[in-house]
Amino acid sequence: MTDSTKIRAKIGIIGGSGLYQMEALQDVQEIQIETPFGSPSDDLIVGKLSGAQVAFLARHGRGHHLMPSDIPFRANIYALKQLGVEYLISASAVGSLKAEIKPRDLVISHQFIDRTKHRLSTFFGDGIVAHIGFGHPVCAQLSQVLAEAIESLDLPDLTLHKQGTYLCMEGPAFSTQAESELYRSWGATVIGMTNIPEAKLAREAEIAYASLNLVTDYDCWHPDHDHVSVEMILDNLHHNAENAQKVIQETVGRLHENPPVSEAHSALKYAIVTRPEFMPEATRKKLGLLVDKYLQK
Ligand SMILES: CSC[C@H]1O[C@H](OP(=O)(O)O)[C@H](O)[C@@H]1O
Ligand SMILES: Nc1ncnc2[nH]cnc12
Repeated sequence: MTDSTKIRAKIGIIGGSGLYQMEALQDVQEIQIETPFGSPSDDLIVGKLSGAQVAFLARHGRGHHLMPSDIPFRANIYALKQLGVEYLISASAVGSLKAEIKPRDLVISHQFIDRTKHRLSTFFGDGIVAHIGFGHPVCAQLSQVLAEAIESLDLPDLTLHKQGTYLCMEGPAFSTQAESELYRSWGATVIGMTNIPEAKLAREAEIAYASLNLVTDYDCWHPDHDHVSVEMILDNLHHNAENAQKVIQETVGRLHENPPVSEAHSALKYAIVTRPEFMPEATRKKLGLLVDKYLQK
């Protein structure tokens, strides 16, 4: 284990189901980080990838022991912020809600619908109030870098959908057929259980966020396909794992060479409502990493 205080990484990667490590990472250090919001899902793995210093975190833990509702999303994002992460690539397995989006395709989601019920999706409260803008919930520039990286790789048999609406459900049970049809009628593209808290917290932490979705199934609405199961998801992820690693590696290289300007990096500028003299000292201290830059004269 390494002392975390000196280690920095500008690019973060969160790996979801089936993506528990980055194989090409070099000079790897495993870091145990504590945050004011508790411990993250696992140790952070920091190392060099495509010339950049990156921090990798397995969202469910490396042994996949955390259910979506039990993932410490606040600690995860705060820990990445503590390391200096400014760009975050989040990889997730998703079900498809549209016929033309097939298992093993990739989707870069640009919108979300929140159907979660038991998640803590804000750092604020305890006397400090902030309302971030979330109309465009991902960073368009980072998503563009991701799309260009995928296209440049020209991977055989890989179809990319550059936009999509990710419906985030609570889980852990998969949807009923009636729910799946309802989400289709809402125009949702893919379904998963993890991206909403992450995207909101990343925005509050002024980290640019992009959502890379690996399609694994047709959920339970498609008349010609079996209903989703963990076996089906893992089988398709297994086939896509190599592509996912290559895509992330290429994206990191491009980000390192040419880090884009992102509105996410100033998301809190006009979001904090509480007057500084009314802020409880303990909360201000807890949120210092996020708010201090806007409170100091
Ligand atoms: C293992 S099947 C369901 C599980 O897979 C997805 O995880 P992630 O978003 O972390 O890739 C989905 O959201 C569920 O958590
Ligand atoms: N059909 C589905 N529903 C929810 N999360 C998923 N992750 C992968 N496939 C899924």
